[in-house]
Amino acid sequence: MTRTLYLVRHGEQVDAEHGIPDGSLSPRGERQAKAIAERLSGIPFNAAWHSPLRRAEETVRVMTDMMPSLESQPSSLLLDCLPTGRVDGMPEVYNSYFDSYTEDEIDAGRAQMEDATAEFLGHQGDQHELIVTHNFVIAWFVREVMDAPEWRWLGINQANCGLTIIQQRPGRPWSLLVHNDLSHLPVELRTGLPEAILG
Ligand SMILES: O=C(O)[C@@H](CO)OP(=O)(O)O
Repeated sequence: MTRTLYLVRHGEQVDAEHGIPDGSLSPRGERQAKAIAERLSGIPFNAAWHSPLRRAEETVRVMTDMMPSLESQPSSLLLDCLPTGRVDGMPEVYNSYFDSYTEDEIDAGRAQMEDATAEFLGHQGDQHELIVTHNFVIAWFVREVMDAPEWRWLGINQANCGLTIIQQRPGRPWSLLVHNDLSHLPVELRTGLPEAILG
């Protein structure tokens, strides 16, 4: 009974650099989605879920067009959110990051991530499962399976249509098999990381 979870950040959104909260995939985002679909085409997925935001839905639509046996369900637990606010032990350098968020947004994000962790990481099974979601949600899942401090989702980043794989084998804790693998993406399709380390 080994459970393998494939975590994919959606493709690039049109006008992403303008900070628009939801939107369609850019032409580059569509190419990224095709590349991740090709990369995962041999995996016998038993289940798939995605964020209901348009950039994630469109990524999944490209994937299901190319992978006819794949069926994905939307889940509001996978919407983009802020997993925590300022927490104990967080390096001071991150303090100002939270200035533009309200307490309500922070509380809602924390509650959502608690429920998402229980829903998607809290059970065992012999399965290959796909999740298409957002940068912070994947960072939170990676932090969770590594049992790292709460603030540690900060600084864990995934590129658009980068591939992260976590796995739980019977009687063992989760393993991080692959993080933000971009080998299926030519250099011009590597977008969405905060630093210039994409080449
Ligand atoms: O805005 C961002 O940087 C991230 C946060 O999760 O969202 P998305 O993956 O939707 O681009």
